[in-house]
Amino acid sequence: MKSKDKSSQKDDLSANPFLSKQWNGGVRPNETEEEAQLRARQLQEAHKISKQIDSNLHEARKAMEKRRKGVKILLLGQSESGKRAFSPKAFEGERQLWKTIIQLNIISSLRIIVETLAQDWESNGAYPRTPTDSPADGPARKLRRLRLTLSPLFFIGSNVLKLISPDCKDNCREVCVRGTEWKGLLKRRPRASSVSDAPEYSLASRRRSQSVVNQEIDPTSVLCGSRAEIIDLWADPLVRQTLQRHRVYLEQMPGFFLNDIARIATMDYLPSDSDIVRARIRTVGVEEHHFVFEKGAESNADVYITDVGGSRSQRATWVPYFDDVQAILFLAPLAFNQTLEEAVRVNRLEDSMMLWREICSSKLLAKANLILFFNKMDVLQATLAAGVEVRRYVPTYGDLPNDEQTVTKYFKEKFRTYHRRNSPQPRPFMCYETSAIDINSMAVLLIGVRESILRQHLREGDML
Ligand SMILES: Nc1nc2c(ncn2[C@@H]2O[C@H](COP(=O)(O)OP(=O)(O)OP(=O)(O)O)[C@@H](O)[C@H]2O)c(=O)[nH]1
Ligand SMILES: [Mg+2]
Repeated sequence: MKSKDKSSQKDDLSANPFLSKQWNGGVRPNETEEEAQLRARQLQEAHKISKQIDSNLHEARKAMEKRRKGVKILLLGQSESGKRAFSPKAFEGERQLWKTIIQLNIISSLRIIVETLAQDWESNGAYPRTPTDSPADGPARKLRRLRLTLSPLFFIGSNVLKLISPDCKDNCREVCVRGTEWKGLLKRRPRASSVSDAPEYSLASRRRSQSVVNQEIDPTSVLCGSRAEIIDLWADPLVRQTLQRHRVYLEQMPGFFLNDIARIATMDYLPSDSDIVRARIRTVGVEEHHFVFEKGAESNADVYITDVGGSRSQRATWVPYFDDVQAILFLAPLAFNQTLEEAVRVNRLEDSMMLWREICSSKLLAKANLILFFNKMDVLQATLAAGVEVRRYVPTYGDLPNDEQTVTKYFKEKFRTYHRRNSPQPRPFMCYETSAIDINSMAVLLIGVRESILRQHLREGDML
């Protein structure tokens, strides 16, 4: 029996050159039969691992080769410039996930309102220390009621943020995500309560089940339960006046959905494509999308689109992606009257121009095609229509007409000049005006842009 076992092992091992050098087919001096068998099994295991590593290396090499031959496109631009709308989107199958992001955006707007009201009403001495200090309908009472009503929603919002935003601290407001991991985390989130599933989930039952709320990670039921209060709050002239006094223009902030609250705060709400494009999620780090281009003559080409975080602290992560990139899509909204969120003294448009100059002058990017997008044209139109004058923010604009066409032409010339002066070698200047929330025009434009990048890539012979 023993000898049969040994001979069959020997047969297996003799077919394995890696092991045959080390396995002499028998028991070594000072080794028991069991020890010899154990050694054989360990060697076999080592061989399996080694083959697995070989295969992984082979796959990695193949992937690298495929990537090398593929078209690499890099999305650049300051934070909130709209880069997400320029990367490939998968609306279907992800609506439930984006619903949560939109709910978080709403919670974030509500937090801003409560904080602004508190700041105003407390600093005026209107906020009472005890309930008897205030008249029944006074702002202080209102604020107290509001805090009570919204606190379960704020709790749940923080729970979800902690789950999906690894860099989120305790009082984090914004949805910041690394890569696409957050999608998996949201998909796998456990359902904490059955109480809150009821559509009639009331304020009273919410209070009773506070401990359940503390662990809850789906805002849907609580948001539906607070629907009427949120609608009233957003329609309240006193609230609007207070926000205006503090120059809090929620409607102009990314991820603003309070005008749609009646539609969104329902149990069966599913976001439309347009809702998803309007949702706000800040990118931390770098996100790469790979797809096979299937339209037009240039079909079946591998395209890699890299989306980066655009806030100042994130920009150091861009450089490693400059290496072999064929095209940069650079987003520069003409936000002449806005400042950066992370540096409130820095004008957004100045920051974009400074970045553009740096990108144009980068030697690593000397061969890359640079395509400039004046994104958020709808915002520019609204700003100019509201009578905001460019010359107040950009003195060199002088007395030129304050209309969209002249403003766009003026800044296009500035970007063109930087491009010509700073590029290490001549290259074409390409500039498009876009509004990324207009999903139909964007889809057509992006296909056209990708097709032309691909054609250029083929012409340069990299793929041949
Ligand atoms: N009104 C308007 N909003 C836009 C447009 N393009 C993007 N947005 C919104 O602007 C917000 C910011 O867009 P993102 O794509 O997340 O910005 P980003 O450039 O990726 O920002 P980071 O990830 O921080 O680098 C989102 O809420 C978008 O819906 C546009 O053309 N018009
Ligand atoms: Mg982003």
